[in-house]
Amino acid sequence: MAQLLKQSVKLALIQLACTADKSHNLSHARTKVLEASKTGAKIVVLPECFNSPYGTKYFPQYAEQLLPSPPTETQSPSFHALSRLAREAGVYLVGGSIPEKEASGKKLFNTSLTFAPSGELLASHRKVHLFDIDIPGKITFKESDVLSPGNKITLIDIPEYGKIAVAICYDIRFPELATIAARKGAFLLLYPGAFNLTTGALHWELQARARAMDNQVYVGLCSPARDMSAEYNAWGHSMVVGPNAEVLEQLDEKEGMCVQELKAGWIEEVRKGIPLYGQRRFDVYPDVSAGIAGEGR
Ligand SMILES: O=C(O)CCC(=O)C(=O)O
Repeated sequence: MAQLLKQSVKLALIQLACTADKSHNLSHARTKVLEASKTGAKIVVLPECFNSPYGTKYFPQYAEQLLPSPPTETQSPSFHALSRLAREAGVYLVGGSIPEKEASGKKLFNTSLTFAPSGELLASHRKVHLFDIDIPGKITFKESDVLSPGNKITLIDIPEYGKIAVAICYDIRFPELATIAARKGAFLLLYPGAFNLTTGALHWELQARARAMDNQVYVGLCSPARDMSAEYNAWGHSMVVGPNAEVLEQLDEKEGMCVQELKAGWIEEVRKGIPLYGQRRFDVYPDVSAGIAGEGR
């Protein structure tokens, strides 16, 4: 059987220190992505909402129009900055996420754009599961006050390496999405995400390792660095997990970068040892991936 990851590849997750200044965030991201590419990383990831503060009141103000694609530079400076940067760095760039506004201006989304080293847009993912939680005395957040959800699973075929899946933050809590992507052949699940001090401590690492363990694939979570002067305090702790649920690298809360080589053949080795893939009982329960098309754009 063909290997899911066709050749070993270096993955870089950039835990960026993000500010309220969009153009500063874009130029800072450029510096860090170029730094990542110098390590030999070929897939580079930025955090959720890397160029705006994270908060419902900020989304309308920072949102950019992405459709029809490609947008003009005025409609989306971030689209063009990321496309140019992927080309300049010569990497597949998963551009974290940015607030997106529909052309009509009525709907807003939390959207991740992935560019090829040519600068071409490969895929966009609109966060499918909106972050609406209420833990009394700890954290209340309601993305659905201003955002609309996306409605597809995003799988991206990278010719040299294989398929990756991109989803955003709260999406990780819904294992179906990960399982469907893995059953469609993804070797890597990437989640730009910004957990907080409450749920980060509880579930960030557990979610990453659980998705890797359930699906026997690589998982990468990329957070903004923590800023205690901001209204929303991100957990940080960006991490790369292997298909045995082993933590290959985890940052602390400060700005930094995880760079890890994902090894061709390792997923198959793990699956040979614990052969879940041939042991599923679709005569007892349904295959969640049946009939679902994962698509890029
Ligand atoms: O799931 C969580 O605990 C945090 C989710 C989140 O911060 C987000 O979706 O942006």
